[in-house]
Amino acid sequence: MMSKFIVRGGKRLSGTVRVSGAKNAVLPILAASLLGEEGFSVIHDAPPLEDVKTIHNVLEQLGAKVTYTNETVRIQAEQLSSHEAPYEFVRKMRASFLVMGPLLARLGKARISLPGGCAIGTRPIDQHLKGFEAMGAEIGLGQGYIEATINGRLKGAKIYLDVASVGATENIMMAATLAEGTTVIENAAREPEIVDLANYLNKMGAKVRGAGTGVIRIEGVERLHGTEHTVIPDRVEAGTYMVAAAMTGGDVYVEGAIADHLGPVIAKMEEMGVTIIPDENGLRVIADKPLKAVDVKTLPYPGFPTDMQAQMMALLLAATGTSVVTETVFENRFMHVDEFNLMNANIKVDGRAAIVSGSANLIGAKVCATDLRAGAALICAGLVAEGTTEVGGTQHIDRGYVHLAEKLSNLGADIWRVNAEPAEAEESEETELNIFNVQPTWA
Ligand SMILES: CC(=O)N[C@H]1[C@@H](OP(=O)(O)OP(=O)(O)OC[C@H]2O[C@@H](n3ccc(=O)[nH]c3=O)[C@H](O)[C@@H]2O)O[C@H](CO)[C@@H](O)[C@@H]1O
Ligand SMILES: C=C(OP(=O)(O)O)C(=O)O
Repeated sequence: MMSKFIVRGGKRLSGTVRVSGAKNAVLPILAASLLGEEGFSVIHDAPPLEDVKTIHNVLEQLGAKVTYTNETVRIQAEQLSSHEAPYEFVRKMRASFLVMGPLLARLGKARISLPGGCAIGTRPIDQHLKGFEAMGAEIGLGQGYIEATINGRLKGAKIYLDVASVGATENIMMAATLAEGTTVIENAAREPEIVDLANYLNKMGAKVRGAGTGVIRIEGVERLHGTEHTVIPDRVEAGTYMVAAAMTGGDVYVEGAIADHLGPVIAKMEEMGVTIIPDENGLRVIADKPLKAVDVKTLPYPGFPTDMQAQMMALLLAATGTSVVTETVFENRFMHVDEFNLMNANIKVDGRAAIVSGSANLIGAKVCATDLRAGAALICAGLVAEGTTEVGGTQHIDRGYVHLAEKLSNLGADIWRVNAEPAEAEESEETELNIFNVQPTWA
């Protein structure tokens, strides 16, 4: 028996839920810590997630000294002993590829396992590599690894991204901090996580300007040092609880949510008839009217986030009327549709669009999380389905949601988690180890 979440539908959510630090901000920030040649970094609000554990392992494998206690990571990267991120890590989490820029900048070489595709699409890395090449790196491919080397120092360059890739913008931005001269990234991604990374880099002594706009300028410096930083709250986690609240006709305060980062999610939910009241510490979601169908199209920030598409689709199932959801960021991010349909939903996919029939009479079923957000969306659907929903594929959900069942239970949901039976738990002991309570060994 594998782990699964069990949800019994029909409970209205109310109360307060606190948002954790952003997964997609902490991962590049931890990778960027490799750039610190002097001192150490202290990163607060690093969420206890599987992905954080993976990047922790990657950094240690590269020779950094890392400890994690009470959602705070301390990293000392004065001496690096390896330039290789092996398959076992990159396989678990594509974002491991984000160490490539820092390694090239620090050591002049990097050898990273090819990330490959995943359930949501092929996900090429050509834009990352194009950036490194423009900065003088030689890129080779061998035995499933990408190898990049540079003779001397990386050189500042003008790089136009064909797609406003979040990962490519971050990887190039990190590499450019230690390059000779100025790098300009055009058609840069503008996500809040990029701004958080730039703020962190600047505190380390970098000169990054324009993060959050389509043009980022990085003036290279000689060296960077460790610093202290608090990660921004997770806008996707916040959005997921907003959806969960609205689905159940609830009244929930999402503490820590930054309304500015959630513009399109708030706009679409308001269009559906949900009341959202932001204040300086978070936002309140009140759903006391019937929900209306709306069309949604995912786009790079500040458009509607692809990481909220599946959850939004769950919400549209509860609306009156037919909605069209168009996915433009990833070519294959509709794996949740078949699972929703197992729950008696009526959704049809036509290319990049999904036609969602509202007023669904959802019925609990055994379903599987095909990726992280699909998992969250299925749990949202389970909150209003008749009877019991069992959501498997918890390893995907654990990558990105801190204490999901506990947080939803505290809001009144009837949800719990069933873990692997002892024999299986023993087999997977290594991955089950809790690194999150280790005491600092070198502070
Ligand atoms: C760890 C992290 O932050 N993950 C987020 C990041 O992923 P990630 O950084 O991988 O996503 P990208 O922004 O790079 O990808 C966006 C699109 O660009 C394409 N592409 C990307 C790079 C490249 O070199 N060539 C190329 O064609 C991808 O296939 C995809 O279709 O942004 C995505 C888009 O908001 C989110 O869904 C992920 O949650
Ligand atoms: C797609 C996601 O993450 P990743 O890029 O790490 O796969 C996500 O956070 O929804």
